[in-house]
Amino acid sequence: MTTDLRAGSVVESRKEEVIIRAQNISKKFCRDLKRSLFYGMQDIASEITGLRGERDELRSKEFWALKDVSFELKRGEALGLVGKNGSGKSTLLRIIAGLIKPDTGTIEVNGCVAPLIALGAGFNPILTGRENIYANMSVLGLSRTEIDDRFDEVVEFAEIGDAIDAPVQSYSSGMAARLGFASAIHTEPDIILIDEVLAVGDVKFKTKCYGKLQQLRENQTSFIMVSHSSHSIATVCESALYLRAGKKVTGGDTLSVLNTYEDDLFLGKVENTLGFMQLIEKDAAESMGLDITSLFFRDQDGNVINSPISGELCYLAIECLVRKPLEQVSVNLGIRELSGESRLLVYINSWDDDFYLDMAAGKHEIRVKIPCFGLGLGLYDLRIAIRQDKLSLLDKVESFKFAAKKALSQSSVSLFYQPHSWQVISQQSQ
Ligand SMILES: Nc1ncnc2c1ncn2[C@@H]1O[C@H](COP(=O)(O)OP(=O)(O)OP(=O)(O)O)[C@@H](O)[C@H]1O
Repeated sequence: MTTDLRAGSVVESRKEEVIIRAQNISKKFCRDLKRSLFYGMQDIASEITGLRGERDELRSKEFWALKDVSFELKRGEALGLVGKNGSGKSTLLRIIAGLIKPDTGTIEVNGCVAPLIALGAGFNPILTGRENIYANMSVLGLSRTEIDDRFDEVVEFAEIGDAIDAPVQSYSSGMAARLGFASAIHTEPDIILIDEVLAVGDVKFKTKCYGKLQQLRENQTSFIMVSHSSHSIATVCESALYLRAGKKVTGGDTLSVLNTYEDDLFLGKVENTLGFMQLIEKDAAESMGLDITSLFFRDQDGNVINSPISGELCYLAIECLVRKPLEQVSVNLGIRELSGESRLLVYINSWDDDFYLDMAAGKHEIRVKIPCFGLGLGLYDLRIAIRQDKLSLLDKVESFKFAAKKALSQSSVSLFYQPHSWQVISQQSQ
């Protein structure tokens, strides 16, 4: 009994152990290569002579890639780093990995770090996969016998088969990432730094990696993970840090950090320029008989809105000018995601619904009623075409960009809103 309690308290106290403590870290870079080399020499000289100059001031052409960033990571915790391109995420990881030094501030790392920072995680391209495993794992602190013992497991996890004896330069980026990931996790480090390396693997391998990460977490390994996929961050990390232009915007609970980040990303300054499209009036000679004049959304009360809200009723309004009476008019529209792979997410075709419009000459608003807008928070691109008799094109709009918002109560991480309701069915005891 006593022993159990002690073991429990040791685990508890290890959980509370701060494994990384970063205090007011700043790092500056210079965009001009010549100047950058000169500053580098200057810094080395002042370090050697002990006359270290003011490092918290910018010299000509320098900028802060990171400025006054502080955070703590406890043993067994996973922290997600989010921010737009160039916001300083990789710079922070490189500082934690000890690859570069901060200009100001302090960083304390209490454990062995496995950095999966670049694709191939520091592999030498002319060495084979086998040679690289030995080189890589010994840099991460394993003896030759320990590597011998784990070698087969690494190769099996990486699933690269015979390619293990081919030079790494002949590997695809996915293969290099697999081998990097496999060798890093088999060193059983205290902290793993993951910089988008999982983005290149295929779905099956990714799933396997997430499973392995979960297992390592149960064994108290800590992670810092950079990803542009909110979904990956939300799956792996319980806390997150949002960087903007090198500064910490917010940190803490993953979902609330992702909320702030995604609101900035998708609905920031562009909000008012999206969601309403007015088209230039056509000459009668160019017209095929129907001209789309504007596109926008309405809420359930008919008010014009810039952004449909995920999970709520809205109407897509298509204003058009009909120049002559038309029969058998059909509308089709597709919505693609603007970020990522630009996949077609929604396709609606009025003739699939067996719905055709007969329209008199004049101005009209065609409304597509969407009882529950299904797409999640994000930026989308809508393409629409109006035809007569299914075939002859009357008019089309190639790209109407809009942002979808989410209701306050919704989680930020889902791609779609699934309408649902809850029930409890009580079982009668026999
Ligand atoms: N060695 C360097 N010399 C000069 N500038 C650099 C250097 N390394 C990074 N930078 C700059 O510092 C800023 C932060 O870069 P960093 O790679 O940390 O951003 P990031 O958030 O990881 O971006 P991404 O999401 O695109 O990977 C960028 O403006 C980048 O151009």
